[in-house]
Amino acid sequence: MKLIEYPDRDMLAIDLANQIAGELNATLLSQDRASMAVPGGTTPGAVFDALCAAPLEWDKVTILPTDERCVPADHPRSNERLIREHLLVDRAAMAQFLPLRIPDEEPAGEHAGDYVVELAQLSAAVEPLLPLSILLLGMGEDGHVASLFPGTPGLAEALADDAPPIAAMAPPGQPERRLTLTAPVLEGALKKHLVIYGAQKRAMIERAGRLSDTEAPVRAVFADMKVHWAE
Ligand SMILES: O=C(O)[C@H](O)[C@@H](O)[C@H](O)[C@H](O)COP(=O)(O)O
Repeated sequence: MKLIEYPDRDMLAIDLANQIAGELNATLLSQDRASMAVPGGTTPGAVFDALCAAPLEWDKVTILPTDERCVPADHPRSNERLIREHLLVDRAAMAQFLPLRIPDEEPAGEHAGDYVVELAQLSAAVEPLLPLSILLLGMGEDGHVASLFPGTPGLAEALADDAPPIAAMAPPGQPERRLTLTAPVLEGALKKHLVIYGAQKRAMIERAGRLSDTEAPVRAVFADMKVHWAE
């Protein structure tokens, strides 16, 4: 993990967008396609606003959320909505998008509430995109990344090396269920960026080294990750 400090959030957003655009371009010099997972939440909007105008072959890029709240795609809390409004516009409107969605209705029968079939289908859709060319993450003050929250039932399974690409989680205290890319997908990304603002999140990054992965899931992606920080 390497921490990079920026004078302010605007400079961070522009600089990080340039770095990611450069990495996507470099990927497309040696590969036909590139894949990029991006977070929701309040932090990445300005990075998306800068990145969407980058001159690159966006039609060769597939974008997916790192995680999704189980709400309708036009809901204010939908990560898909944020990505569609701020990233899949301008030049980046040419990119492909893979939504993480499960039906609003719970499945019937033996697997009621488990979404076994839907999760397997989503995992199968994600697999051809791996390893991710680029991973952009946000982080909560509790050390969660994507929807890998401390204290969630099933967290250890989603952090395990043999986890399927997608897991459903019900993080305590969150208003809705979540879908998330699991640790091996995040960890395996070829370029990893974490963007955080403020003293609390920086303190968590510094403390995370002394915690376990289940206490601070961000640790699961520490290897070769660039942490971009501004006050
Ligand atoms: O949909 C989400 O909630 C995320 O992808 C999540 O992991 C987010 O990145 C952190 O919660 C930080 O959120 P903020 O940027 O809003 O602090």
